[in-house]
Amino acid sequence: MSSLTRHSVAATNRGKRYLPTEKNLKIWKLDKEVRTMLMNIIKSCLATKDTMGYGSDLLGLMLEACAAEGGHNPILSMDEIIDECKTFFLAGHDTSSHLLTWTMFLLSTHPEWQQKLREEVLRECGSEVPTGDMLNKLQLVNMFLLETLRLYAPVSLIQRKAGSDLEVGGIKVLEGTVLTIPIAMIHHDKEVWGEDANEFKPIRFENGVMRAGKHPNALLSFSNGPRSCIGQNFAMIEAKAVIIVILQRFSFSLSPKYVHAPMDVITLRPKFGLPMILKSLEM
Ligand code: HEM
Repeated sequence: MSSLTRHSVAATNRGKRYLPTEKNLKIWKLDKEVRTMLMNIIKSCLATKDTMGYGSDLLGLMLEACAAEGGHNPILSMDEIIDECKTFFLAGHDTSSHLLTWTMFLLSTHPEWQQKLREEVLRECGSEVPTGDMLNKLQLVNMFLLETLRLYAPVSLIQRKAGSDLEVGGIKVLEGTVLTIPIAMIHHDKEVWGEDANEFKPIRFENGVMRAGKHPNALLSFSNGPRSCIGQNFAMIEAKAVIIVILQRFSFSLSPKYVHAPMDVITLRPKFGLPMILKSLEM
């Protein structure tokens, strides 16, 4: 294909997003709904700011930062605030929920680990709601979550566009080239993790994340470098807190209806859901 043809195909593809196709109409409608919903939350936040302040959540902090400028030349426009809310919601919601899903799956398929984790949780937290200190002591829970993130990385690939001509591992990469980093493949690579790469072995993380694989940055679930996941610590705390309260209250196993069909739709999820059987431990 000539360079001119390639450019006109690219331009046509880019132009398509402005055409009122069925798909675009649906996207625009959903975008409007999300924007209206967020705008309403922002309006109610602004309406109560004199009596209740902006609040200490992300939205409150963004609104406060803009107000500090006296409303003149705000650091973020309203559209940018809405976009930030959308990014955090989309980046933080499905990823975290699928980490919990696969953790529940692996706890169900490895009942001996479920028991070990429950013993650790009951030893460190009893039946209390866990504090930050308690969370830090839960080594087995931490290792279990890391192994879940390795085998079932919620984000299975990321991409980067070369900002200039460069060389990666001896290969010349031209400016504008899109590079794919296949996280899931790297996480199952025997050269990186050893012969047992495909096995479930939380114990590989017993000396920390950096020593688990043959490369210190082998675990890429939250990516790496300046654009790595900004919510990774929060995500781990959240996942631990949820798993703890479940382990304190229930024992569980997979329902016979479960069909193992991981499906990658931006995030990795079980195609037919995760039907489970829960038994209360309070009997
Ligand atoms: C298990 C949970 C999570 C996983 C596996 C995950 C994974 C990732 C990955 C792989 C990236 C890099 C994307 C890329 O480079 O293309 C990323 C970026 C990001 N994540 Fe997460 N994430 C999780 C939870 C969260 C949470 C809870 C939040 C917010 C509260 C969050 C907010 C973000 C944001 C804002 C970015 C973009 C950072 C930037 O571009 O500078 N993530 N995440």
